[in-house]
Amino acid sequence: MTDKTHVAFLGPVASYSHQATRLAFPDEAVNELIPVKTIREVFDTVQAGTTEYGVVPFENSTHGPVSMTLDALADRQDDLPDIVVCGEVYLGVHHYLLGFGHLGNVKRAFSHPQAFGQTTKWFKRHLPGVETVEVSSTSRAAEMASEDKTGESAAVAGLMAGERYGLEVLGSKIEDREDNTTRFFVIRRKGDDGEGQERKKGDGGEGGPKGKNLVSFSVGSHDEPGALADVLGCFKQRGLNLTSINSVPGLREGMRPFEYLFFVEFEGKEDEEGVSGVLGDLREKTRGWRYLGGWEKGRR
Ligand SMILES: O=C(O)C(=O)Cc1ccccc1
Repeated sequence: MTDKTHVAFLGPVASYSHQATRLAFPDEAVNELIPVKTIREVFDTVQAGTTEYGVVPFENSTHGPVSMTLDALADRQDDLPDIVVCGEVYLGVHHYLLGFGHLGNVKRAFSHPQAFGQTTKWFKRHLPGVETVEVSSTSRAAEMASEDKTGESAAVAGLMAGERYGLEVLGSKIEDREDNTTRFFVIRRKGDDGEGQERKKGDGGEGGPKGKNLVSFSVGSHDEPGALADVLGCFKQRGLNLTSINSVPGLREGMRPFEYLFFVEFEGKEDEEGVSGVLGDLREKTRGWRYLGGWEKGRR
């Protein structure tokens, strides 16, 4: 490996994750962007220290949360203990149907499940009943479509992937909503500093860029009314604005089916009193919790 800053992303090259990674780490002279095969592998290479950073899709404005990322953040096997979020990037996402020849010849479409979830209307109208095959990323889908020269296979992916894998455009801007946007997280190991990334530190003063934080927690009892409301009330009491809430099946030892791990994002800077205060509240009011990082709010 080189002495550059290494950044892992969901490949192969020309995925949306690749585009988001280029936005977060634009300087090619100091950053080496490394494609890996799965979102989980992005987390694993950062945890292992093989790469200093990783970029993962977190949520889409049309189709919602990215389950593979939430699953990794849940860290149910306790093998990603040092992962924290240290940045976010918004990427406007325009999808294309890419293949060879004519739309009428397409028998199957490959893509990432998120991309299918963002193009349902177009498929219903233009390719009803066509087989949809979920693969690890949109760029992998484009690569697979390019290997079938019959014109029966197509991919939902971005223009960059179409160009990279020599595909023709059979459908343009096929996303359900034109404001379709994906938010990506930049992850790193806890305690490692932010060197190498083009992140401007906030001035910490009045009017400076706002901070965001992510925590995960489980509540003491799923049978008592108000267990979750009590925890959320702590944020309200300290005047901390919540910006997202997600949940996944807990599946940890001692947890039963339909008991959840919650993820809450809230505004505030890591060094603010309210933020450290609410982390103290979580210590008291939850069954278990984890601080998953703080970062400067990204531009949409
Ligand atoms: O498959 C990709 O290109 C990714 O980076 C995941 C994804 C898929 C669809 C929209 C945004 C991100």
